[in-house]
Amino acid sequence: MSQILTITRPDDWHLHLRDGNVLNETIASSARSFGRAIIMPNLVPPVTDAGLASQYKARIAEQIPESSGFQPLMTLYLTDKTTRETILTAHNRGDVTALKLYPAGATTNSDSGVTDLENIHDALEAMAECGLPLLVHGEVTDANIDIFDREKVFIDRHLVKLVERYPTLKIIMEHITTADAAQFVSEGGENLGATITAHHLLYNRNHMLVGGIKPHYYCLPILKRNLHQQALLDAAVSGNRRFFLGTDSAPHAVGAKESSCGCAGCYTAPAAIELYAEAFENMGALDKLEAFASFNGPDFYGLPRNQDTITLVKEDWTMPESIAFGDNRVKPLRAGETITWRLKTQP
Ligand SMILES: NC(=O)N[C@@H](CC(=O)O)C(=O)O
Ligand SMILES: [Zn+2]
Ligand SMILES: [Zn+2]
Repeated sequence: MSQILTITRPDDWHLHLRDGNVLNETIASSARSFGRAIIMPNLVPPVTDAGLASQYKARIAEQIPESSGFQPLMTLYLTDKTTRETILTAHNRGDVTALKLYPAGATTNSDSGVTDLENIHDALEAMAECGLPLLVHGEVTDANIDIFDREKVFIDRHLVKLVERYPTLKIIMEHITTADAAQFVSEGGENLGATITAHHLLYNRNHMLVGGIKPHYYCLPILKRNLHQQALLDAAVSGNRRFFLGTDSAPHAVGAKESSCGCAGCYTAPAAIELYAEAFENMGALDKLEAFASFNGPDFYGLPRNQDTITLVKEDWTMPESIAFGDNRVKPLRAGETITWRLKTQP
């Protein structure tokens, strides 16, 4: 008899669905297992106000498989020009769940991001007032700061002050990658949370760089050394309710990754919950997966937990080498390799 694991349906608190003719693929992959997902706004041009968010939501809704109850939770992209009114309108229209801070230049499609946190002071105050959380890509962009140190320097220079200055603002440090971030969040107050990706739990920079450079492991924040990976695993299984699942599944067409200037982002949605199960199993902590994947996120956001369940079976299958992606192909993480848990599809 294979091992079976049934948990409350999980949610994905950090997801890139992209737009246009790839939505059918990205949405189907996530809707297999997740009930809700926080939809990242880094489109070109970015989703900067409630009107753009509801148009994007409608394009997503068209592609949600009929049998699925998948709910996209929309976010807005903060810029230097985001006003208090932008926030209040978003709150009043009710279609926006959170706002995303990309330091300008930090990652994929972040050129319109924030150049100085002072520029969004009014927006942050308005968010604190109306209870809209701030999601942070926490990396500095200074050319003289080493790419492996950018998360820690962001915490020291900016996050410490943000948390102090806006004590009632809910802040989620997205896709944490360092022991420093895990420690900062675990020592923080009830309004500070963090998402952790499956790939940062399963991999470190050796996987990306030893024996040849492997572009499909390249994401931002970049994979760190193994002691950081271990700290993330410890945080994920710690039982601390402010750590929760966010895949940061971020597909790019295969040619855009296998290039002399390859894009950052790993496409993990085709096996996301299965990969988290592997990571938790490696830690001997499968009993901690449900809280991390299905309880901590909605509890932090003040949303109800999902009512239904999913079932995972301990059974090998092989991830396809590539998947249709609009007019292109996308290589998922683990392409052509074995995945050791399988999602049981509902009868
Ligand atoms: N994580 C990534 O490496 N890439 C993301 C952007 C992001 O989440 O920083 C993307 O949109 O491709
Ligand atoms: Zn990011
Ligand atoms: Zn992301």
